[in-house]
Amino acid sequence: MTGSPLVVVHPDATTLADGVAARLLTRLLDIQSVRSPIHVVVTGGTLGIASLAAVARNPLVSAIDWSAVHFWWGDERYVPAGDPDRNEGQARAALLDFLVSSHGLPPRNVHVAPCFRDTVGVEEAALAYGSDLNEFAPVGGSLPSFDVLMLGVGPDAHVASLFPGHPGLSRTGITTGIEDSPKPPPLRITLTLDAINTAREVWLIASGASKADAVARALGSAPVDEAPAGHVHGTERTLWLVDAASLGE
Ligand SMILES: O=C(O)[C@H](O)[C@@H](O)[C@H](O)[C@H](O)COP(=O)(O)O
Repeated sequence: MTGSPLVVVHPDATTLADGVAARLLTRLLDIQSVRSPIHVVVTGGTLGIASLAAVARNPLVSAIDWSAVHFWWGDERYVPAGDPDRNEGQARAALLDFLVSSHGLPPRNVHVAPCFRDTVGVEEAALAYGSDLNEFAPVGGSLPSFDVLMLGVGPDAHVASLFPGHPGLSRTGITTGIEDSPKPPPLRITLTLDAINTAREVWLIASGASKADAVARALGSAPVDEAPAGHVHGTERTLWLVDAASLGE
């Protein structure tokens, strides 16, 4: 990582979601002026989805060449296709369907993790998602070059599906299956910490007083087993995009 994380405070959750959206669109424009394609990793969770909905509302949405943008997920709930808990479905409803129908995002650029099938275990499904990621890796690499990787932060300081004190935290490789997630649903597929930390920019987003302890622990250098959120970082930049309440203000 280059330097300490930058903490950007917004007054409330709505402004924060709009700020994340504006920042993402501006970042995509900046990148598209120098390189292509772009790989963006989106997150589930309330604020993650609210931020995607804010992208759809932002007039800059029409300035991006969406045909050259790829979407991935940092984690996915391993539930059947169409289950309302699936991060994919929520992201499609908030933004991705609109980008496909009105802004030229090719459906093939939306790279989902597998849906639950009772013949496929969660670890096998996680490996299949890892293979998809691998196909978009530059020569010699194992993952796409993630330009922006967004992560919600849980009240226990988890990110993606990497929970405090959970064995998933120390797994190596690109992806792993989680069988007993403390946050429902229990079965999940997640990028590993190592995989997250290959991203150029990691953006952690948090809002509300219920996140204040988690944010304080993560920014206060608590060990990884207590605050996984404090142990993710971009190779170029790490941003904490938060509202005042999540800083205890
Ligand atoms: O699929 C998920 O559940 C997530 O990706 C998870 O890591 C989420 O981002 C955080 O738990 C924050 O979620 P909230 O914003 O809803 O608190």
